[in-house]
Amino acid sequence: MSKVIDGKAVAAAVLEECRSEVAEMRSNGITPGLAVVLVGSDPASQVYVGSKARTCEDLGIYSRKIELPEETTQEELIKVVEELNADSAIHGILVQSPPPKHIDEEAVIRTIDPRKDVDGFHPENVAKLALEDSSGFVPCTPAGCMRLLKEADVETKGANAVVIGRSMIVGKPMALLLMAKGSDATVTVAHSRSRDLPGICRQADIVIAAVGRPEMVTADWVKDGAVVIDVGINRVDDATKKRGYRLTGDVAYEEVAAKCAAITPVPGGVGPMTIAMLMKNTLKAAKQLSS
Ligand SMILES: Nc1nc(=O)c2c([nH]1)NC[C@@H]1CN(c3ccc(C(=O)N[C@@H](CCC(=O)O)C(=O)O)cc3)C=[N+]21
Repeated sequence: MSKVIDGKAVAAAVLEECRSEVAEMRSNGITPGLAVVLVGSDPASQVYVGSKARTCEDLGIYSRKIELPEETTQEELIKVVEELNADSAIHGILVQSPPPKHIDEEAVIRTIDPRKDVDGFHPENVAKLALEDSSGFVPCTPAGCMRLLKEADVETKGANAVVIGRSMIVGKPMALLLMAKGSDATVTVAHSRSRDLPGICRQADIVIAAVGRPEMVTADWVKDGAVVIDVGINRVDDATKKRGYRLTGDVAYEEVAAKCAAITPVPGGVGPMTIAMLMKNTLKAAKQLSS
């Protein structure tokens, strides 16, 4: 028997917190502003960017969508970022990942003003996370996963947490958050080169699947009663669907759900939380920049 952790509902609650904060800030003459920069026309990226802009508008956050052609050079992109750094109407800057291959993403991220880095990807914010300095920005997806664990009343203290995936966007910050004081989990970070991934995963009280491989985590990888957070958002061809694809996570949902204590679905799990935490970070940036 397992419990579905409803990310959409938790995200909606987070967004309502944001809505009242925005109203409060606006009554004090500050309208939070978020700029989302998209280079190229990857269809999945366009969906995410559109949904970020819509959420901003719904909450009363000023949003600016900057869509640049695939051929944009790194220098041109950096110039756009520098203009946003200097723009007082913009408190948060997000450059949609991944950019086209000819662009050095790290170099672009380093030019974002760390006080406006609502993704939490700038080295200064990465350092603050590692130092447990709460003045920085925590990457939105792992922050959303932590909030889901909290809302589902999952005890992290002393738990064995296995993070599958070591990306700078999810796996690594997720591990730091889980092991931080207050969360106090025992953390293992596994990845594609790990020996006996299924065996490592079976030790977990909490599994965070963030590898980007559709349905890789199967029931035999998961201990009875574990909590499973599925970060994967994979588009899999499906001719029976009108869009021609379906979304699936990194977890084989049905079989894992049958034996775990709680699980996040895809869609409707971590994805909506990522956007909700982005809004939270944007409000934090606006507050810090205006104080
Ligand atoms: N600089 C940067 N920051 C990001 O935060 C960032 C990024 N780049 N690049 C791509 C990933 C992916 N991402 C998602 C956000 C929301 C959903 C989401 O809302 N998903 C819905 C379904 C959406 C659909 O139907 O496709 C759900 O899971 O229920 C998914 C994925 C943010 N990302």
